[in-house]
Parts: sequence; C-alpha cells; structure tokens
Amino acid sequence: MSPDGPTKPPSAAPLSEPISEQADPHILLDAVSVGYGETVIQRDLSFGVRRGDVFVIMGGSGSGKSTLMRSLIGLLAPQAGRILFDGESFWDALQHERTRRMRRNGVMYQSGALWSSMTLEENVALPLEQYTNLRRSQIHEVAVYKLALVGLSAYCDYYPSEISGGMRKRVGVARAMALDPDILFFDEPSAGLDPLSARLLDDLILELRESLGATMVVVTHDLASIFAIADDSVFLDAATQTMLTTGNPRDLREHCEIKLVRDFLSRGGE
Ligand SMILES: Nc1ncnc2c1ncn2[C@@H]1O[C@H](COP(=O)(O)OP(=O)(O)OP(=O)(O)O)[C@@H](O)[C@H]1O
Repeated sequence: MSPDGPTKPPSAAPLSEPISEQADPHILLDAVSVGYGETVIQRDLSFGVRRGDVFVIMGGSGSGKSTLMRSLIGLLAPQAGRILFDGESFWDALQHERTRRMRRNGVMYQSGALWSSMTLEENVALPLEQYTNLRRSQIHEVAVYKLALVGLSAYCDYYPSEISGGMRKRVGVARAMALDPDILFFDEPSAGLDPLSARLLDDLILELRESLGATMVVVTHDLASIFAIADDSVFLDAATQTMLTTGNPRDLREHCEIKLVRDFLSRGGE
C-alpha cells in the first residue's frame, strides 16, 4: 500500500478490533454503507464517537458527509452495517424505539430551518409542543431558557427575517437543544456565515459541550472550524468511496500517512 494513495483505510477495522479500545463509545458505526437506491456513496465505515467529544465528519465536496449524516439522524436507512447509539442498533430497532431515540438526538440543519411565520420563541417551543406534555407556561420557560443559552434571550419575540444569519443559526441550535438531547448533530453550521459569525458559532458549540456535556457530531469542510472545535474526526473520500482515516485533525494534519488527508487539512500547502 502506498502511504500517499487513497487505498485501504487504516482504521476501517472490523468491530472486534481497535474500535473496542474506545470504552463505551456513544455512537458506533460497524461496517456501514450509505447511499441512494442501488448507488453506494460510502462503504465500510467503522468508527466510534466518544461520549462528550466534538466529532467532525470531513471530506471534500460530494464525498458523502451529508448522506452519512442522514443515516445518523434517522432519515436514510444504511445499505449495510449497523449504527449503534449507547450500544443499541438504531436501524434494527422497532419504529417506536427509533422514534424515541430520535427525540434524544437534536439536529441543527444547515439553513437553521426556521418557520418564518413564527417568532424565535415559537420556533424553539415547537418540538416541546410536539413531543412533550409540558404546560404552556413551562414550554415558554424552557424556550426562553434555551434562547438564553445561545445568547438570544432579548430576541424571543423577533421573527427569523428580523435577525442576522448567524443569529438564525443560533436559534437553530436552541431548537435542536429544546428536548435536552444527549447527542447534537450539526449540518454545515458555518455555511453562509462570515468568518467572525462562524467563529462565534464554533465558540457556542464548545461552550455548549462544556455546559451540557453532550456529544456533538458536526459535518463541515470549513478548516478553521475543524481545527477550532474537533476532538476527533473521520475523513471521507469520494474517489475510494470510503473513510481514509480517523483522528484529531491537528494530529492528522501533521502526522497522517495519507497525503490526501494532509493536503486537505493544509489546503494543499505543506
Ligand atoms: N437524494 C439523493 N439521491 C441520489 N443521490 C444523491 C442524493 N443526495 C446526494 N446525492 C449524491 O450523493 C453524493 C454525496 O452527496 P453528499 O451531499 O452526501 O456529499 P457531501 O460530502 O455532503 O457534499 P458537500 O460538501 O458538497 O455538501 C453526491 O454525488 C450527490 O450527488
């Protein structure tokens, strides 16, 4: 195997091997393939996400990051393999168990995905109204609290069109946290943001990890974000349609034996 070639992924090991070094991973992928219909986008994905880590799914455009994300958040069944949360196989579970699990996973979508006709508070309250039996006054309290966590308590009555793109993303984070998830998924959080707003969102992700202790899974190809927030990562490759490596991105930038990964993490300039 050439150290520079995108050949067999060094860490795509069977379940019985190195992944077990991670005691009690929060999320575990075991030989997962994802794609659409007969078309495979990524195959043989085997890695663990440690509890409380910020874990980044990275790779070039079209490598399948969002596709993998869809399988992790319950929108797209994998073509093969297992995805385990707390040791339980998500896609093998009964529908009502899957639904219960999905409620424990918060998702922040790329656009923020807010309802334009609702105030920020109403947007954050929506999952509480849908999935809990809380009284109206309690829902109000929780929604205001979540907006305060993302620094927007003064904007509860604003509409999405009245705030900036960075603030809308924060509302998306507040809504993703509404049901006190123990895993938070972020799809391209910095997309469309200026560098300063993107940096503030990175800071927010780290603050929330500290204060909530949640596990964060982030899809991004923004290098500044990757180095700012990631404890651990997986690199997906479009050409070989599989993962090339896992690890802390700073370590990978310096020491990864695969040139493609080093080039990606240093913008091609070493
Ligand atoms: N609904 C779909 N049906 C069929 N193919 C799809 C669908 N969505 C995405 N694809 C294809 O899957 C491949 C991976 O796309 P995906 O969006 O997962 O990549 P990505 O790494 O997230 O890309 P980017 O960084 O550009 O957002 C692409 O070739 C894309 O055309």
